[in-house]
Amino acid sequence: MKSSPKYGVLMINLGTPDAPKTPEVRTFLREFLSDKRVVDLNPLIWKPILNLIILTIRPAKVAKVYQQVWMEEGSPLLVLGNRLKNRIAAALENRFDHGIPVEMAMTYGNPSMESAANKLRAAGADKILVVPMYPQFSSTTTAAGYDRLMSSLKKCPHWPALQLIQDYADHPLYIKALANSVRTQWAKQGEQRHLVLSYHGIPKRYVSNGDPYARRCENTSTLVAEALGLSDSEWTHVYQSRFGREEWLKPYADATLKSMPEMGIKRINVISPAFSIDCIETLEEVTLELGDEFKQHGGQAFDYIPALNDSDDQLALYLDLIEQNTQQWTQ
Ligand SMILES: C=CC1=C(C)c2cc3[nH]c(cc4nc(cc5[nH]c(cc1n2)c(C)c5CCC(=O)O)C(CCC(=O)O)=C4C)c(C)c3C=C
Ligand SMILES: [Fe+2]
Ligand SMILES: [Fe+2]
Repeated sequence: MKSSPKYGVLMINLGTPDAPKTPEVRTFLREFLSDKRVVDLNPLIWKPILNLIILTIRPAKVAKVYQQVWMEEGSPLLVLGNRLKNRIAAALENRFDHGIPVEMAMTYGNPSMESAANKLRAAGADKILVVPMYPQFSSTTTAAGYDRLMSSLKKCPHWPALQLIQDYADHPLYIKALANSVRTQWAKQGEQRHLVLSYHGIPKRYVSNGDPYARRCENTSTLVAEALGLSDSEWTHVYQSRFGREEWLKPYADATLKSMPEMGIKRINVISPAFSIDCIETLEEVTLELGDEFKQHGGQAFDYIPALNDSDDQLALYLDLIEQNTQQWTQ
């Protein structure tokens, strides 16, 4: 009898606290900020700073921010990510005779890589396609997720075949989806505004050491501007979410936005292409913090364009990524 192939899809994202409360945020930040992929400082220097300063002060502050954006069903990153996962699973339900099981796992916190990989194995998947929910590869995010996945399989006696997607920064459906979102926003507000593309930053040193993240972000911005037919003066590329004292990728979002009104750019839209799913960084840091700063410095209109989340365009993009990267399994 011909045995049918058993495929599975594992979508991976960063992670989020289990609750918007100080102890849960501390647990999440401890795990996240202890990863050498994220903070590569000498542990003899970093551990005391992390334990004595950051994990003492930051969790209570950040818990308040999570409370501002928390949804009835949980953290936006998890809730909106699950909605996308469910749409993808429904679309793949009729593939082969048994469908293709889909799980989402977080590098830090829950659902863990181990639990998601076990669920896929229990569903019979022996070939797993891993889809990073990070459009632009970075060692701090994508590679950190892959590290965790490999460690989670350490105890697995029968290793599944793995196919790892690097990123999709220049995928035509991703660029089209971002451009569509911008056009939809312009139509809704009845005006085209200066477009700010704001990416989560990383320390500049990581890029100097070979992390391709900045180049991949630039690829995305250039292609989106091209798709929208924007001239150089109609868009700006910046990095947000600086953390710690060392130099991060520039231009910095806050400094750039503060200086825009006096240069005559008073009405803007901000899109954050590095976030496939809205989360604390987009819903609070961009929408509220950057928006307030821009207005305090003379800005007249500021609107954030939501992440692609579980939109039809995002669904089409992920289905295409899955289709393209499993072709060799179905031939
Ligand atoms: C400490 C250094 C950090 C690096 C490097 C970094 C890179 C990076 N992060 C994302 C995506 C997300 N980051 C999120 C939250 C977040 N990020 C950092 C720090 C670094 N990120 C912290 C400390 C936090 C927690 C919040 C805070 O304390 O300010 C999230 C959201 C999680 C959520 O629950 O909503 C995402 C997503 C990318 C894409 C990236 C580099 C490419
Ligand atoms: Fe981050
Ligand atoms: Fe932040």
